[in-house]
Amino acid sequence: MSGSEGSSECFSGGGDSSPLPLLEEDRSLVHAQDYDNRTPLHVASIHGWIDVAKCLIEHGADVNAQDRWNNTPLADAEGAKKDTIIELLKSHGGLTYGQHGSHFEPTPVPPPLPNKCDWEIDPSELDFSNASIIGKGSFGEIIKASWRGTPVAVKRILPNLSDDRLVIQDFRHEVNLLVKLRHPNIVQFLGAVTERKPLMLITEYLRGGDLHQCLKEKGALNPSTAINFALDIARGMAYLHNEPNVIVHRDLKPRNVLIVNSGADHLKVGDFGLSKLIRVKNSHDRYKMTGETGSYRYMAPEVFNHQRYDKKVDVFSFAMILYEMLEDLCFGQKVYIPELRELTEQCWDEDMNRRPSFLEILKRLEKIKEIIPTDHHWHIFTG
Ligand SMILES: Nc1ncnc2c1ncn2[C@@H]1O[C@H](COP(=O)(O)OP(=O)(O)OP(=O)(O)O)[C@@H](O)[C@H]1O
Repeated sequence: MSGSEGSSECFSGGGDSSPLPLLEEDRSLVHAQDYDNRTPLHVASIHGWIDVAKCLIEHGADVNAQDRWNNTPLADAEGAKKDTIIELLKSHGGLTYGQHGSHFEPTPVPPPLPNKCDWEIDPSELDFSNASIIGKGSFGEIIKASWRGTPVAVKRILPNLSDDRLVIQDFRHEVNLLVKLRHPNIVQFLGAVTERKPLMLITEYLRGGDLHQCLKEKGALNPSTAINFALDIARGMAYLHNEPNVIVHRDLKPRNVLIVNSGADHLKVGDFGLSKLIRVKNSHDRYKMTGETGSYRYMAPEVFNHQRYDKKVDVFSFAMILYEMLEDLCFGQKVYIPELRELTEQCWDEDMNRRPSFLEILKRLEKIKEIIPTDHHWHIFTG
């Protein structure tokens, strides 16, 4: 989590707490933004915290700051029907949506508003009669079930993570974003149950199991499968990391990479955006909660050390997955592909600024794919 994101969390602790002591300590916090470009004033506006909003405006907050969806604080306040905040923001020149140059124009596609939840799934449409538990994660169980006749994976959120009104509001906001994502290499979100307990997230169900199981069962992958897998993950991650998305996964690991079906060598990245969903309550305990030491293996040092971090954390995790898939091919005694080894080592560079972006990784993997021999000719590189 970036430092600025942490600071907006300071404001989201509750409506009564004044940000004044924090602002006195560091006045620049008033301009803090999380990776969705949301400012403290956005947070205060959506929750209707009038005193906090007043204090932020007095300290120079940008009334028309726009988040990733071009929502201004006023758009948030209107969506959440916070009348006093609406008045306050308007009296300080607040506008509803994106500004282009000096004049105001509505954006062609309305940004998601918290009260527009067309992805809400009625739990009675979920059929658990032939359900089976397919996994357990730190957020709860994953159940294979059926939704309107389609096999789906249902993530049932643990009750203690969803008993807070603010957590649920953030959860809705995030689901609103996740359902709009669409890419062949990311697991498709279908909707969520947020109006009743337990909270549930519904995604497409993938038959092929996860990459962790696959590596455990098959052992080393052949070179072309390994490169294709790496390309699939990098494509999914490039989509998440680049405009207009800019989503940091933060928990990329082989268990979160799913295989489309047992015959196909097509992968999709899943479980993204979720660590953010419950960060409000569990910002520091996120990784302690998993109780699974395996997660640490993929975690960038800056996360582990609770330092400021950005999307390059995912590049580090990607390197660890690459290493696991390619260990014998580039790091073993017998076979050696210098380009792949170099790429992997750059991706896990201790200095996050030296790690390549996923777009660059993609380019380099494509080139490597061209130069590696087909499986048939692979033996010439061995021995
Ligand atoms: N959409 C899906 N289709 C098929 N299987 C899935 C799906 N989602 C998850 N699974 C299975 O359930 C397992 C656990 O999923 P989940 O992502 O919640 O847990 P995790 O990643 O191991 O833990 P954490 O949530 O702590 O990161 C996965 O490793 C995978 O095998």
